[in-house]
Amino acid sequence: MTPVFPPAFEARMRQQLAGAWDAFVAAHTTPPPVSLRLNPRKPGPDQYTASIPWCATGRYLPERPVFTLDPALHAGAYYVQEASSMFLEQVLRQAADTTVPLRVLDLCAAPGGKSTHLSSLLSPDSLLVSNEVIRSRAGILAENLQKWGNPNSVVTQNDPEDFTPLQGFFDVMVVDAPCSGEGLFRKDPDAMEAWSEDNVQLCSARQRRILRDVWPALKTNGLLVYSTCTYNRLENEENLAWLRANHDVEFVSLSIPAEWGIETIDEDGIVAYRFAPHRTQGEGFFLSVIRKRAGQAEVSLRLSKPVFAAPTKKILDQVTTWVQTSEDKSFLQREDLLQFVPASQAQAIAFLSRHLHLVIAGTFVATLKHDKLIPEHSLALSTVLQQEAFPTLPVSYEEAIQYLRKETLPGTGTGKGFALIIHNDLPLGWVNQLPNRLNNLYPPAWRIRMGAS
Ligand SMILES: C[S@@+](CC[C@H](N)C(=O)[O-])C[C@H]1O[C@@H](n2cnc3c(N)ncnc32)[C@H](O)[C@@H]1O
Repeated sequence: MTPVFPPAFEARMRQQLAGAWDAFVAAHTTPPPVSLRLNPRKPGPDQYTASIPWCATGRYLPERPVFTLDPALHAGAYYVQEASSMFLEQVLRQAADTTVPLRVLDLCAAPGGKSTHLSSLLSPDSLLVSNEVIRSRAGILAENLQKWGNPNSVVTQNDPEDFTPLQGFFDVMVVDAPCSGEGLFRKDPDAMEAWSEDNVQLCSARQRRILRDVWPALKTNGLLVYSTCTYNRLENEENLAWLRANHDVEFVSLSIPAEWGIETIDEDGIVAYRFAPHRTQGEGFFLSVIRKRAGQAEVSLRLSKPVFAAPTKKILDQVTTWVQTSEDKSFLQREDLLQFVPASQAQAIAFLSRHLHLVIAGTFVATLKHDKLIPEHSLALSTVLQQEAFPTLPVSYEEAIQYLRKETLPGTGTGKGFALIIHNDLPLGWVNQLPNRLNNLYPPAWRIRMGAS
């Protein structure tokens, strides 16, 4: 069905797209493509062969399955993500050196599409700070990053202005800004309902505030990736022009094969990339890469007293056997919670915990309860889990769904204590084995609530 666009949007887009308006409208009468991104560190579904050209792990699906009833989704084997957004990979591959440890900020990160992608593209000794200002959305972000399983990330819940004092801390910052969502009209009819010229103005002003607040946190020569899923100039080109007028910046060009169908914008040195549904198999998206040329002072990471306690030797001896990694291990203890972080980033994480509200940091490994270590759910899903340290219980598809619904499973009659539930080689979480049943330890807030279909 041909959509009825808001008249002011239509008038502007007819002008902006010139002869391509009819093709743009026609693309809105076709269903949005379904796509996902595989987790390179977990065994995942391998039946999808249609690749997304700008993302090595991106796949198109012939139709939309019921993702909620797929245990592999809950195990973090893939992330359901719109294809155009996966273009972020080209920025990291072409404009950054991902072989060295980088400190990367994803400022507007929930629900976690770009963050899960970034955490896979960065080296294991890098640090990804994934931030979301809205509390409930920060919870979803933390859930998705724990499922993805890489220990090189922390989740924070802060306003962009809280990053202003972190001068020169980050090598790369991604601002995937809240926007008017014109590029999502095909996928999300609510975005069209909510659209107005006033809202475009409001979004543009908010984006400038966000950029102004976070800019000092970028290092000299660091990269800012600015993206939106909208088409209008106020939120895109004009914000970039504003940034250039106020700061010493250089726009970075990426090399893009013509057959990808991505439009390159170059307006007097302001370079950006635009995706539109009549040109690419994806939704509307806008992205620009900006290098900071101005000299930027850097904040000192030194702290007057330690933030985290070092675990006792007895505890360390045990948790070390639960984690396997080629990187140096570092365990931090915050009250009763033991966390694993890459050793190279331990000081940076301690520093951040003084300035920001940390929701999660690295992999939560265990909670200390009356001298006993209780494994954390985040460890079950982590890519550093040492599976051999625990008994494992492989389950069928039906049992996996029962487990993910947090239902009680029948006992095995033999085992005792904590065990990992595994489906198709993917750990799903913990149970406590009792004589006649398995006590289901799946986090209540994460359980599948959808009825069987
Ligand atoms: C486009 S979405 C981010 C999508 C995410 N990057 C991904 O790929 O999954 C923008 C995010 O900005 C957050 N946001 C809203 N207002 C904000 C503000 N004033 N400052 C920073 N972030 C804001 C929204 O809650 C939302 O999660």
